[in-house]
Amino acid sequence: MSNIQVVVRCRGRNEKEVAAKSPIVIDLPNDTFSVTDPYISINNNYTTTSVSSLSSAANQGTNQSRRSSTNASATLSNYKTYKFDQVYGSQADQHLIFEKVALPLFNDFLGGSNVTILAYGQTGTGKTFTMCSGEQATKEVDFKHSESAGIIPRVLIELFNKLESVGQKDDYLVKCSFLELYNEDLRDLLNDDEKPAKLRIYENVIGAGNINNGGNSSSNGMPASKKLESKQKSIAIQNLREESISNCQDGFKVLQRGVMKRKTASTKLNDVSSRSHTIFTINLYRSQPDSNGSGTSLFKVSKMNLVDLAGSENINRSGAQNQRAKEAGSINQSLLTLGRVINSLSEIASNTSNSSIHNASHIPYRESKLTRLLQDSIGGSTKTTLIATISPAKINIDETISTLDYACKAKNIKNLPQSGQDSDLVMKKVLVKNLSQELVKLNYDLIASRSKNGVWLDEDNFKQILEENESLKASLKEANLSTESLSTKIAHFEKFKASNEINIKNLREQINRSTTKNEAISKENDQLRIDLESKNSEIKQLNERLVKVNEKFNSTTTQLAKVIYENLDSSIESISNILTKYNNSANNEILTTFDRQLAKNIVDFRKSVSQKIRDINNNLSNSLLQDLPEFLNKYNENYDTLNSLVLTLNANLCQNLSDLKIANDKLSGYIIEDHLNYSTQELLTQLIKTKVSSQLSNLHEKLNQSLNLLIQESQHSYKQLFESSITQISQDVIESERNELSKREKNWSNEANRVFGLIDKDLADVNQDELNHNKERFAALSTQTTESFSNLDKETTKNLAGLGELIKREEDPNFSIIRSGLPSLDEVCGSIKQNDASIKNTLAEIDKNLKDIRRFDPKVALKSSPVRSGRSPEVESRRSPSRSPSRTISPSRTYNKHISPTKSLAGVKTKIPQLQTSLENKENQGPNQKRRRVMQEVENLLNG
Ligand SMILES: Nc1ncnc2c1ncn2[C@@H]1O[C@H](COP(=O)(O)OP(=O)(O)OP(=O)(O)O)[C@@H](O)[C@H]1O
Repeated sequence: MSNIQVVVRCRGRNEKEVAAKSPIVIDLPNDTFSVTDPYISINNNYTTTSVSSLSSAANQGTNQSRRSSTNASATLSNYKTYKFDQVYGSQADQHLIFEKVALPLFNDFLGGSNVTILAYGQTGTGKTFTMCSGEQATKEVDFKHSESAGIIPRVLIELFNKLESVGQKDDYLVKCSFLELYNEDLRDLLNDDEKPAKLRIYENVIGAGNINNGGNSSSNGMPASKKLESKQKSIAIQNLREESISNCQDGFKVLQRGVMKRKTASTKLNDVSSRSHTIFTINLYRSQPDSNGSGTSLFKVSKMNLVDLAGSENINRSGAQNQRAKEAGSINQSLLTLGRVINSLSEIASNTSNSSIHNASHIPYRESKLTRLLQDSIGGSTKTTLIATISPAKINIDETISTLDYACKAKNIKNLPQSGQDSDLVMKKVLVKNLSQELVKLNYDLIASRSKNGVWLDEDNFKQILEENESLKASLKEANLSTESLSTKIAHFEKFKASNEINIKNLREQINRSTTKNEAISKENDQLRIDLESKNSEIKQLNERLVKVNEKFNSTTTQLAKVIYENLDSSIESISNILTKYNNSANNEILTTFDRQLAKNIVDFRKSVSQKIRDINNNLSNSLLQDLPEFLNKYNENYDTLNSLVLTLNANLCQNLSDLKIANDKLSGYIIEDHLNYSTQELLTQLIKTKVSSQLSNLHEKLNQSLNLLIQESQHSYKQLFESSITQISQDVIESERNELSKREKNWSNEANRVFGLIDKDLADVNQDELNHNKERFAALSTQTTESFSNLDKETTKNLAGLGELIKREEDPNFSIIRSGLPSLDEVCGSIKQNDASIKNTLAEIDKNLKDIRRFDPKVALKSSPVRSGRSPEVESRRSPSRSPSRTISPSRTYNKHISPTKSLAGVKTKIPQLQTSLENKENQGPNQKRRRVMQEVENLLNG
């Protein structure tokens, strides 16, 4: 029976602790190694809590550790001192640890004992450094030549050195297993299967003669063959893989594989913190000499458990959260259980100092997998050494004290390790069988491949390879399809690229062309801008010229209107003059002449009558018949004069029209030649031309309208004035003349009746033939007069025809162009109408005179003869028309001399009324009536 060896290793301060300027609170007798004085003192003044949570948990129900601490404490009250088996300081290297701590156990291990080395301590204090290596596990480490190589690699090196140094005298077998306990789950760190078989802890009865149960379980158990009677149980792990190693390098590879699979994480206190508990186990099978001569080869089985516990940590200090906190909780939980186990074992050891076998039922091994795994190592049958790693820094003092408390308690635990002679023995055939199974499994392919020239595989592997091959074929097919698809796409993209390149080329050419065009357009724009500016200036000049033209046009229009007004005035004045002349000169002259002639005739007639009275027959007839043709000639002359006046009037009208036409032509010429010639720039300023034209047209139209309106109004007013004045004058004159003539006619009629009565009475013998002759002459005179009227009618008809033609031309749209600026038809018609009215008046006068002439009855005249009345000449002279100028037409101044007055007068008396009636009828039905009708129609047209 032996106590667990407890060794403390205190590292130096790390960079964080130095940076934190945390002082060293650990006092060691030697910074390297101390065996004679294995004490550790801690300055209690630095402690924040008297006992850490872990240590308090571990100390539940016992004061042993406290007592032991007390026993180990130094004299200084402020210092807490611990005594251990060995104490290593910061200067203790890996080799020293191996030599002083591991090598003794290793030797036991070689001797066939089961040994355990446990590393326990706060996180970041060097457990993994001590057990495995200071090198990073991510790279392949040459442990053989590494100073930082820990206990495990050094054990492996030493193991094979020893085994190989023994030579071939002993047969041996070395197997390794590597497992981890993470969050209460066991993981085989050497099993690379995706779904490895679940590891299961079970108790193996030591001495049953089984080792590894076919290789699938590892036994920490006690010797089976020799001490079956002891019935001790060992802990075995089902399905844990063990790998045989034949040299240390193989062992390094196994170690490296496991370390790389181990759960690590970066924490506040350690960059690569182990988050799981690991157990690296080396199983050594060494052949034993056949001492009893049975011929049965036996192999001694020893086991070396190298345990790297996860670091205890204060979660509050480590700042672990989430997964890290869960890990820490699990770690702490398992360590708490381990502490209770240690306490229990420590108390049992204190109470039963000589007890050789613990009552396992009182030890809480089953409370965690960790304690179950370590059941053989702590309080079991193995030689165990606990290496407690601590930090010297003040900031970790609580955890350090806790660790040391544990270590002290563990130091009290007593194990009952078997000696080398008590180790398990395994028959060689069993071992070989197990090894053969493993070899068969591992070398199937090799055996198959070497048995033929070609490649030879076992069926499972072949099937697997076939499946892989099929999978690869399918993948290849898919890849080919994908390649084809990609090739098609590439070809498509190549085409697309080619077309795109063509398009790009075309687009570039278009861009170039567009650029060239743009440049040209820019140049054109610049030029156009310059042209526009010049055109604007030209437009400005044109506008100025247009303004001037407009001013000139306005002035010209004003002048034109003035000319037109002047012409109109002159025309009206001319017409008025003509009419005045006609009225005053022609008509009055005619009338005056007529009156004078009439008066003369009357005087002559009176003389003649006197003469006739005196000469009864000769003078009256001659006077009457000789003077009538002369009167008619006069009438004809007057008519001719009147006709010539009408022609003159027409000529004047034509002249006026011509003048107006010339004025219009001048205006048109001015517009076309002068005004429109300014529009030579119209190709460039079509809009201006249109505007000017439209404005000119509108202006022209407005001017025409205003002129027409003015002329119409003037015409209308003049017409009304003229008509009213003429009508009034004519009516007045006619009325006065009619009244006068009526009076004279009455007188003359009375006188004539009296003369004719005297003639009838006195000249009964007037020759009838002469009278007839006079009658014929008078008829001829009437016929001639009728012809004259007919000619006048024709002339009037001709004029009316011209007027109709004028009306037609008026209606002709082409004439409207010429008419613009000319006197309107109303004006012309008004003039004609005025002329016609004057003619009408003149004709009326003539008609009236003719009526008077026609009414002349020589018989009546003769009846009123003073000779027959017997009245004195003075009385007759008072009653005679000669008292005042009479316009009564004298039928004749003398009678034809060869006609007998008596005879002639008798015929005249009977025939003249008939002739008079006939003339009146002719007058009513003749050209005058037609003329009046036509004039009436013309007037209707003008008014309509
Ligand atoms: N004695 C020592 N000498 C030199 N360096 C050391 C020593 N002990 C530990 N270290 C260094 O301290 C760091 C932490 O050590 P390590 O990882 O072994 O601690 P740990 O106790 O295993 O921590 P955890 O429990 O978190 O895994 C490592 O970088 C290691 O190299």
